Amino acid sequence: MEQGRSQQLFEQAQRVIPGGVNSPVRSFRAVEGTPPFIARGAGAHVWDVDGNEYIDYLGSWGPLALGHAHPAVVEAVQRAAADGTSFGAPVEQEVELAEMICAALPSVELVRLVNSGTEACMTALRLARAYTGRSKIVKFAGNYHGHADGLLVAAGSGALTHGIPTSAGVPESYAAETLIATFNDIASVEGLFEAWPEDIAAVIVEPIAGNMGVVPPADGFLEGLRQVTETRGALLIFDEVITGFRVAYGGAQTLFGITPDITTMGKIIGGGLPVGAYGGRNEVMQQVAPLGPMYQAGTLSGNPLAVAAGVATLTELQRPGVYEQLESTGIRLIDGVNAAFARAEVPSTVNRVASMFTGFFNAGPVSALAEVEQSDTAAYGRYMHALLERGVYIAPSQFEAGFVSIAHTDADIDRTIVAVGDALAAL
Ligand SMILES: Cc1ncc(COP(=O)(O)O)c(CN[C@@H](CN)CCC(=O)O)c1O
Repeated sequence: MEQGRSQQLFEQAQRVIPGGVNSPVRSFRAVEGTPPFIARGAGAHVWDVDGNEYIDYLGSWGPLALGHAHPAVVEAVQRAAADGTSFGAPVEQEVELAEMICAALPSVELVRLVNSGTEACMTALRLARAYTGRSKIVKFAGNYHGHADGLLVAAGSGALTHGIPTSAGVPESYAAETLIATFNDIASVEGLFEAWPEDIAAVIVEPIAGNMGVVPPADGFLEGLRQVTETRGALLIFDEVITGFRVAYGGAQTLFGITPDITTMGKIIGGGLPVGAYGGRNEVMQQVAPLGPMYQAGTLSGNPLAVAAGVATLTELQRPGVYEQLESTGIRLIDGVNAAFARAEVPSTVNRVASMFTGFFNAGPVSALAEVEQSDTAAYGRYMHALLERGVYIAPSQFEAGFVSIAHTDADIDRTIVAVGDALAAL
């Protein structure tokens, strides 16, 4: 596969950017090789600077439920840009996006827009601590909630991929406020509340784990979290940065019928531009400045271009049949992938919820981080490159989610399934 221009750009990038990338997982360090530098995208396809075309299952790590360069999104951003890019003052589009989010999520009566999922999750912790007056937070090993200090403890995603689940530079005093539980093990959470009965401000969870690869919640797990937090006077934070508007228009909380106290969002609500958000019921959100004593701010929060992209995206996702299409595309893909792995007699487990999925090089089941960590990541890396050479782009890490969009056609899926069979034969 021709990669001359990508290699040249990667060398140039590494002279001025750490690892040559602005987010570690893009570096391909976990799977070796040179990351293709992408020139453009359209629908379900991207082209790199060497002219190689790929069917894209990264979708920018989740924001692109509509695919690349959807006309409604491009037009909304172009129109907004023509009137100015930022004012540092309220604009109408911010109200529209906030109203759409509150209408989609009954648990969210007030929502604050920020610039990333990290900001949303970082602030959600501060809000929970302000509301409860407590200092400890419970998170799950392998869950990733962005790179705020207190959350880079036993983190998933790129931290897990690069073997630094607890980052250097996080003072022990910060890390000590973060208690680690085991995803899908409610007893591990109850044990922490036994040990810290009056100290835990909140439990934060990816309701469907995406950052250890996709691992769905076990039956009763989310209900158990809701119950134990209510009983113990702690808040339940659903980190729906991936799952929000992904697995259903109302996110995982409507899919599973659980009402969290705070929800964090990102990715899809910005349609590929930088938007994050945190929200919850009035009583909790009254803490947020300028209403209350918990401070959070941002020069570009609610940026007109970003919220225009978000409004255009959610508008398209409201169209009848969208989520049924995402579901049927996900089923077609995974049925084909499973059949290809079975024909090749390669042990694998594919976990899928709606249009998010991960194929593990692992005989399975894969329902806990300890099982995820048994996966053959070297085989995954070879598979990922074999697919790339056959025009299919999947996550350059075993510990990430893949996505289909409304732009993925049956022809794309069928071509992908052929490429999977050929890639497995070449391993
Ligand atoms: C559940 C969840 N919560 C929070 C975040 C942080 O969002 P950002 O700050 O990257 O916008 C993320 C970010 N996801 C990763 C990939 N799984 C972003 C990709 C990257 O780090 O480059 C997330 O998945």
